[in-house]
Amino acid sequence: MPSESALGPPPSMTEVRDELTPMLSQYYELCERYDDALVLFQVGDFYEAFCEAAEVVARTCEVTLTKREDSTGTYPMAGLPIDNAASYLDRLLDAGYRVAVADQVEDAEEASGLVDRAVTRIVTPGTLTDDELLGAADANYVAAVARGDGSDVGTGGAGGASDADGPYALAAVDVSTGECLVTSLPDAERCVEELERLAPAELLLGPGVDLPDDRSLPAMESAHDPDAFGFDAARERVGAYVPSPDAVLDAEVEVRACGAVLAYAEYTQGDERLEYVSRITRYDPRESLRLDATALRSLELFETRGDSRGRPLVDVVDDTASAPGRRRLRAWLRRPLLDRERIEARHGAVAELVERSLLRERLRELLAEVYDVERLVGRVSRGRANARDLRSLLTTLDTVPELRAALEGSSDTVGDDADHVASDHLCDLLDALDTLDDVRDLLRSAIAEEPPMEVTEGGVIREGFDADLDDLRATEREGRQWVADLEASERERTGIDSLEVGHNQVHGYYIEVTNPNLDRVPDDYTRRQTLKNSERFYTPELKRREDEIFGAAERADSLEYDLFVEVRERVAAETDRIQRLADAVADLDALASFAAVAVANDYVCPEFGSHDEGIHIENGRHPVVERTRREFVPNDARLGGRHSEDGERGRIAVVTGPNMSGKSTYMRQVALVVVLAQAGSFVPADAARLPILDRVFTRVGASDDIAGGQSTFMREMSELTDILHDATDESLVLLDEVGRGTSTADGRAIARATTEFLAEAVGAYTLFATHYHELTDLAEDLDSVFNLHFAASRDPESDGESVTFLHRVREGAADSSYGVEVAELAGVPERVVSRSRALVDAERDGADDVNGADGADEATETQAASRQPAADSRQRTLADAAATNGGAHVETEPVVEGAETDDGVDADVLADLADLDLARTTPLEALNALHDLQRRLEGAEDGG
Ligand SMILES: Nc1ncnc2c1ncn2[C@@H]1O[C@H](COP(=O)(O)OP(=O)(O)OP(=O)(O)O)[C@@H](O)[C@H]1O
Repeated sequence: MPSESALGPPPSMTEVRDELTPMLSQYYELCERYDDALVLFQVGDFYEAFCEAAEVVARTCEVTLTKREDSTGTYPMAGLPIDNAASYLDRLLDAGYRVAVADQVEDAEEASGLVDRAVTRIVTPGTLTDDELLGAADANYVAAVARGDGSDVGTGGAGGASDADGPYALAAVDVSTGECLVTSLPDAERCVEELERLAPAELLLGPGVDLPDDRSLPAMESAHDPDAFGFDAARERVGAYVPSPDAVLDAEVEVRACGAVLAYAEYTQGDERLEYVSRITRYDPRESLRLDATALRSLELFETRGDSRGRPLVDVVDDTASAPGRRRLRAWLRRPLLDRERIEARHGAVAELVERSLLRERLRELLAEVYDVERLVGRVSRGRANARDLRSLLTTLDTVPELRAALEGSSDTVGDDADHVASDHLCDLLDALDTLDDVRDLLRSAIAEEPPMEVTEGGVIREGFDADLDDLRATEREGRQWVADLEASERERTGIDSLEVGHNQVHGYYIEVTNPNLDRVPDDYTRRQTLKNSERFYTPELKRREDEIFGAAERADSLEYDLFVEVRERVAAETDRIQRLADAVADLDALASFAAVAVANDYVCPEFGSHDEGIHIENGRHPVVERTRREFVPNDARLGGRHSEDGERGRIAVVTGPNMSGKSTYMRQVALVVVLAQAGSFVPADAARLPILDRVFTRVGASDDIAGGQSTFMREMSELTDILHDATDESLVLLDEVGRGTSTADGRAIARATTEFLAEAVGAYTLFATHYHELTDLAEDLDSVFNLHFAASRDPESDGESVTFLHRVREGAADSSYGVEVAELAGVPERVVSRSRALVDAERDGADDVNGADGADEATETQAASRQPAADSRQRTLADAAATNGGAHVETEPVVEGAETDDGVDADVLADLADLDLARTTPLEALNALHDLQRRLEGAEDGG
């Protein structure tokens, strides 16, 4: 947590405010003005902080705490060398601070009295522009959320206005690239979900915005002038970026969010207007597959969960060659598409690149030469690019004609494979590859080939670009040559063989004569400096030449700087075109990467079908696990649709099997195939035919959960609530061990009720991994439910008592939990293992007795469970199941099976249970109702 006392004016200075020295008074003022940031104050080559802020800086950056004394007292002080400020800034940001950088804005030598200082930028996590501070792989956003007042209706702009689009709007800017995104969201929950997906580094909340507390946003929350969210101010600001805000943005609330985020970005950059934010893109989250934070996390798309040693999906499927490509691929994975045409356009391009390996490799070779052009152009237009940046831009632009040639088939580097690309998407990208000849010519003729970092010290402009500059440099060169020749000519003229011509910073050029030769010094020599063994002189001509050389050099340096700035501005004027080019390059790189990964890992192009056909994956693999296991067992997945072998297929699979048998891996691989397919990638399978899904939900059981804070069970239930509310018959739902966080009886009941609800009220494609074997009975009762299991075989070599996992999914329910064997594998002491085994056997025998002896009344919970018919006999025909089921689910509830007594309480309980409208019952209500029913049954037993 940042320390509040390090922000704002230091109290110890407040007491003596009027007596502070001018410099500290200036510091004090800046602290007052930027009171939400830690002020770093330039003093010469250092950024200094004082008082509490100094203590924070010393501690956080591990620099020495010193003191500054003046007439008013002694103040702690800590300084950071400006030359490598970036790494220190990084630490301060990590510690949760914003940093206001106060630079000297006046040349110290020219200043009369106190050097003027001003805050030139505010470094915050969401508004970074320094390459050193930015990860290349991800966009870095600051986001603002505004809330509508209910009167927000579309202004008739893009995207079709509607009331349903309010009342939240979210706007985000990546200050390093100029990307600006805006969208509307119907409520706070959706807003959080979108924020989780966007993962901004910093967040501004507008007036009245109240987001749920349980959000898992790592973003720093910053406060900014609430007036920036006002409509008129916002509209004016947005108007400075796009000609007609109403044509781009759809509602007042969007304008307000966008205005506010731009205002904050401007504030942090110390700029009037961010020239390179040249486009504002409005998007609709409904156009992409919804993946909330829970899904992103549990599918490990971008990060592995805390407990996992594996790699995230993105690691495996990202083989991009350039930074823009890397960010693009991530954005695609974050937002898989819903529009079949767009998805298939990507697949078409990937397919062509998979097919044409020479073309693919040539493209990737060229893309590897591309610099981070999005950020480069950002720096160019912020006026922060140096000559090396412009050279990098040129190198990047120089690849474009070659990329074009490769795609057009006119390049001989692709050998026999020289055809014009055929897929529509690649053709479109080819059209978008603007060679920017004007910009390239300018850069090539203007910028030196190996320019220095500094742009003020000359050497950045190429010879031949500017005649005046060339004249000045020629004068300088001639002068230097004259000096270089001087030694020889003076030796000859004076006859002093040891005479030397040299130069130093203080005295300039000199002729040095050793003491024994002083009598031979000519009259036109004037003494400049006396050393121990020699004297230094100059002549009028040397002096004149020196002035000429340094005058020319100085004028050339400053002319070079002016020319450089002019070139940079001319390039900046083409920002929009360069950004469009960058966009096309990023797409091309992401597509080529998908193709390379598909080839390397044997992925196939998925096909899309209708929901009537269901999901069908043949020999699917988990893209990450398959890379870490020597042998990965592929598995089919079929949910919904009609199939030749088994007719109508249910959409809900109850997946059982021992621990470690591969259930979670299997379920996730289905989801990952869906995500990859809709992102435009090929998929790890032999074949896949998929419907287009609207959302992937995941609910991973308590034991696998790393989220802290709330009670894990409570959290599990609230996530379940989200799923049951929001899933549709076009969603994929993964449930892993749902209900584990509470008592077995409750958990089982919830698991069952949930499955029934998904089957009857939702119709979502569902994979439900569970250890509750009772759940497999549902396949009998509901025709949309079927069982899958993962088998393990006992290893004959170890007396049949240890277990081998086959990782192979099979139809039907598992017949044993193999828990004891897994315990043994895990190294549980032999005594405990054998005792467990004995207990299991005893229970099984007991259960058999019970079954045989019709002793239903005494059945314990375990026995009741074992009483279920064996897995195989449970596989009834779908017609059977449908007949039994009759469309009503409650009557078949196995919890009460076998309890058909005349007992009045049981009958009441049954009746109440039958009345329960599951379609309108939340899991928690169901839990309470079940608890209540159970108590009533127990009460009756106790009483009887
Ligand atoms: N198809 C497969 N081929 C090869 N190895 C696999 C396969 N599926 C899973 N594995 C490996 O088996 C181990 C267990 O897998 P997983 O976590 O999916 O099991 P699980 O049944 O979900 O276990 P639990 O019930 O304990 O959560 C993992 O280490 C995984 O790498």
